Amino acid sequence: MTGPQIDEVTASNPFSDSGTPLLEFAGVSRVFGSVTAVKDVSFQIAPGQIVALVGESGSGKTTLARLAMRLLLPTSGEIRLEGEPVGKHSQRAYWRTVQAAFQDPSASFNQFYTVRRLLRTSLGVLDQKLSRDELETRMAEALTQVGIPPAMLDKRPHELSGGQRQRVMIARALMLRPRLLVADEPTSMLDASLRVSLLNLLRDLRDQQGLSILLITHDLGQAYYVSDRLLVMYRGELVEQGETEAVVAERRHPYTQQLLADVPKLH
Ligand SMILES: Nc1ncnc2c1ncn2[C@@H]1O[C@H](COP(=O)(O)OP(=O)(O)OP(=O)(O)O)[C@@H](O)[C@H]1O
Repeated sequence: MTGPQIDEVTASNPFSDSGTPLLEFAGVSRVFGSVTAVKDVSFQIAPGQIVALVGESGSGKTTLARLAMRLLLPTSGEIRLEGEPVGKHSQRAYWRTVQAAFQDPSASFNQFYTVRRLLRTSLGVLDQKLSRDELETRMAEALTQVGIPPAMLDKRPHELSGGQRQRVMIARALMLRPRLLVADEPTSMLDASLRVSLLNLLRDLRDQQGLSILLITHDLGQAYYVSDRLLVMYRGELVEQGETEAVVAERRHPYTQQLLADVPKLH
């Protein structure tokens, strides 16, 4: 499947000035031994756009997320960030533009660290030139963006709720002021009401700051709720992509039809 034209991706998007996609996959495949986890995948993410990737377990979503984070390189095809092949960016420079929040925040938090230390440590790894004041400003700014009061800076992870931990995880990513956030199943540890509030947070980040988001989920209902564009992945291939409303309305591929049948609330 070929990717959408740039005009289509950036039309009526206030955050897109140059017309260059923020992230672009062009015919990307990734092979592990005899398994082709991602097969000939092409898509684009424009500035200020939420793109959801849905697919069942084992369809290749996490491999695609790791490629988008530059944690893996493609076996073939090319990934471009702001028009430049990913290989031209150092990992450090890449992570200033693309940040991630992965599924289970408790696994990535050191239980003995305060929120302040967690945030400071992750920022320090990438950007050691910040002054103490600048560091404090960025921490407060990132926590405000995700709706966590700065008083939480002195708490430890076990003193936070699941929803707060997930927000701190997103704040940690936002401190680097990325242009793209890769969120892999960010709501998987949350109950239904917190799920909606986290999706609303993602939407606010897009609307207020023009953040682009690649949201990875097995839940089509969530993807439908929050995304501008939808990618449907099945056995390593993108079997559908387009504007979310159109993909859901047309449901061309049998797998999309099956996914929709499993989400009665959407109808
Ligand atoms: N490092 C690896 N080595 C070997 N095989 C791998 C590796 N990573 C992924 N795979 C294989 O690639 C395929 C896709 O896996 P992937 O984790 O990307 O799927 P997924 O859609 O994210 O699944 P889930 O939702 O269960 O995490 C699977 O068959 C998996 O076993």
